[in-house]
Amino acid sequence: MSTSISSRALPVLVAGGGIGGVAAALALARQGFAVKVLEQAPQLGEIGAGIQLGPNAFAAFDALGIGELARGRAVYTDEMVMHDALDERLVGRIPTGEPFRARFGNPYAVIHRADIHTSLLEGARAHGQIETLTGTRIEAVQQEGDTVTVRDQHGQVHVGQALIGADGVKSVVRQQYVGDAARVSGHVVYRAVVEKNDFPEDLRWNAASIWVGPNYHLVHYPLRGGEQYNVVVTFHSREQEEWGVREGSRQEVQSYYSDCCPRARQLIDLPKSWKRWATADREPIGQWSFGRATLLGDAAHPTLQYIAQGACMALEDAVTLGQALKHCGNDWPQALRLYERSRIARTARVVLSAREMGRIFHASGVERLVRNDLWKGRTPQRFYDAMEWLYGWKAETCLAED
Ligand SMILES: Cc1cc2nc3c(=O)[nH]c(=O)nc-3n(C[C@H](O)[C@H](O)[C@H](O)COP(=O)(O)OP(=O)(O)OC[C@H]3O[C@@H](n4cnc5c(N)ncnc54)[C@H](O)[C@@H]3O)c2cc1C
Ligand SMILES: NC(=O)C1=CN([C@@H]2O[C@H](COP(=O)(O)OP(=O)(O)OC[C@H]3O[C@@H](n4cnc5c(N)ncnc54)[C@H](O)[C@@H]3O)[C@@H](O)[C@H]2O)C=CC1
Ligand SMILES: O=C(O)c1cccc(O)c1
Repeated sequence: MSTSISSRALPVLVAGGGIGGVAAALALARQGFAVKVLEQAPQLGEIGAGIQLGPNAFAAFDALGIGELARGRAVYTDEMVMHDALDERLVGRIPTGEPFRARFGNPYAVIHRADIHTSLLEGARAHGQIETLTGTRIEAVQQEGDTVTVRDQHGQVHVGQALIGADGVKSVVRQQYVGDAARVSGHVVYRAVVEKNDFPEDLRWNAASIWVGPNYHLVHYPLRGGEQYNVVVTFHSREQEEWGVREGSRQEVQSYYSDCCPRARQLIDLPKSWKRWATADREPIGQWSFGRATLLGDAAHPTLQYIAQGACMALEDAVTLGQALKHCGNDWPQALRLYERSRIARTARVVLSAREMGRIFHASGVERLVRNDLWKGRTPQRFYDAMEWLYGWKAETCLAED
């Protein structure tokens, strides 16, 4: 073990208390480390929206010891279903019931973000070795010997034996060590959660549902036992976008969906308030560990949402980090190299596949016709085979081979 006595007494610093940061804190606590989570927001929490969880997320929850907590709060969908938003035609349907669960050993589910964040926090707090500081935005990182020091916006310093940069798409840790630019997609997302009684009866499907149209798509699925529905609409913006969130307007959303079929158009008339996100990803990079600092979650591999895997990847990252430390006897530089080696190609595949899936969703003209024929006559078995690389992830085999 290369960690000196003095450094070993220090906590591990985690920048960011989102899903990735809290999952990392839990993985580290399970490996015996004291952890200090530094979160810029005044409170720990998640935005009011849903999230889809593939079977790989449940494999990660189990490895983090919160499988039952997370399972209790999820809604188990019967299928993923895709319709053409112009003519309502069914494009693809993938059953996610019993045969899917049997194939991947875990379910497909949808859940409120706050519920998954709470489950992770409950798991983390049960370990009693996790300190969380809110209102603490890290601004600079310095490494010396086997310590890492970060300075926050108040000028206070926090010293740790290592730093996990889980500080999201606009990561300060990544900016300091990599310095690359985010790739603003020009796609804008509006999200809202709608009460069941306000949600159209003819769309109350127990499914991860998507309507795909020229330069836009719409997503909806149930949350919280079907008492609420998550609505997400995405379009290519006419404006020059910058990554970030602000209040939106119904008029803006409506202006992008004039050719959308009436059934799917109901979705954009529902929400009383809309929040508007301009999304971004980054080009995958071949190194994200630097001495005793590393990146995790969106800080390491921000991705567009089109295969619904960003948070799932952050959960896998956290498990893999814990396993790498165990494998390397808590030797930080060695463990961080193993961690990134185990994660880089897989997460890059997610980033690139999501871009490609976005293109397929948003196809127009003849490309739309090709898209609508892509999955004709596909058996569930063939879909499951195509999904194996993604949903077949297991904690037991998550480390790269030597
Ligand atoms: C529209 C949309 C739909 C999505 N749907 C899905 C889905 O269905 N399934 C899925 O798996 N994923 C989905 N994702 C992706 C998922 O939301 C993200 O990948 C995931 O939330 C990333 O978690 P994170 O903890 O890495 O980053 P974040 O959630 O961004 O958390 C970073 C945290 O760090 C804090 N922070 C930032 N800078 C600093 C700093 N300097 N100092 C201290 N704290 C800081 C922030 O306040 C924040 O709390 C979707 C994303 C979008 C945009
Ligand atoms: N949500 C829904 O209702 C439906 C979703 N699907 C999606 O389709 C997938 C299954 O379809 P397949 O064609 O068998 O899947 P696949 O994973 O083999 O590829 C999907 C498409 O994306 C392309 N692609 C994938 N990864 C890429 C990458 N990294 N770079 C460039 N191109 C890439 C493929 O060439 C293909 O055209 C499922 O995983 C599912 O996500 C399909 C039907 C319905
Ligand atoms: O919010 C989601 O779950 C989601 C998943 C895929 C595409 C999309 O636009 C949104």
